Amino acid sequence: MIVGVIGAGTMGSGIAQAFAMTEGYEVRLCDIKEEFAQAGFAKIQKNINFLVGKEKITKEAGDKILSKIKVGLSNICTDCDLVVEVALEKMEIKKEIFKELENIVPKDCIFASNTSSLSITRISEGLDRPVVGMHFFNPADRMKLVEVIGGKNTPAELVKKIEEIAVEIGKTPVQVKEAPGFVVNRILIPMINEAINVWDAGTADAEGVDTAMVLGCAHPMGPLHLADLIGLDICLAIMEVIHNETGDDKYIPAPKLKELVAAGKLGKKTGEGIFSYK
Ligand SMILES: NC(=O)c1ccc[n+]([C@@H]2O[C@H](COP(=O)([O-])OP(=O)(O)OC[C@H]3O[C@@H](n4cnc5c(N)ncnc54)[C@H](O)[C@@H]3O)[C@@H](O)[C@H]2O)c1
Repeated sequence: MIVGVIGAGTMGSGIAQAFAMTEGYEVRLCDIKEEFAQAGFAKIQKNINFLVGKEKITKEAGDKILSKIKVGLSNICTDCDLVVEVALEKMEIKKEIFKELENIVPKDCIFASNTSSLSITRISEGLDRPVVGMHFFNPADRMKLVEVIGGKNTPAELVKKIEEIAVEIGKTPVQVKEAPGFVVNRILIPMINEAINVWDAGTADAEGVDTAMVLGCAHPMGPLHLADLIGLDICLAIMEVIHNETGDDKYIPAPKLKELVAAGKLGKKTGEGIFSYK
């Protein structure tokens, strides 16, 4: 199966790696600029070198995985059986990407979106085929969960097909109904938002908030470090979707989260967020 991954950022590179590491899968890793797609590929190279260094895989196996990934713009997706859209969490961008792909990919190519919170039904409006949600978790090459979401027009067979593909690439699918934030982000992102409010109120410093949640709730990582790992822009976008869709003010994004995003401090990917990575 040939899989087009559209967007080679934090998630796109991990998703591309997960597919390329599976026998029988090839990947077309795409972005809006060739150099962005190359940067995504460089991240995969680094991960593969790490696995080779740790003797988890042989050098030959590593080279084979990398050779299965072709890098470029979305016009290299002409032979794809499946495309997974992994661009920004903005409805218009996702719709535009699929509209453009209609004229590039084969007629029977499956459209899947890695959206964290947006309506699959609305993404598919105006397209010549249904869309299915295939929601991976960060880091996508290692995290086992894939939420599989059907929109109003997504055939049950398509949901089933994506579940099968998820299993093939070593993931555990969970079928989820269309709802703002689905399951994980509806619970996780408001918790992260509240952790930011608690930190901003000075109840504890950032390390204190995280240590409290790691030791007090047995979370593997504190919510503030997790926010930086996810990307603060992504956390904000998800919070806004949940707030807009539910109309419930308990989901108002934390002012401090908005302030950090406006300052371009997006977390680990920009070298600075709640914590500094420089
Ligand atoms: N970060 C997470 O933990 C996480 C987890 C699950 C799902 N998601 C979702 O995955 C998607 C991507 O998130 P991310 O964290 O990888 O973001 P990111 O900012 O790291 O990467 C997004 C990439 O998409 C590219 N892009 C933007 N417009 C494009 C277009 N028109 N065509 C092709 N590429 C385009 C950007 O250049 C960038 O490289 C979002 O919808 C997000 O909600 C994120």
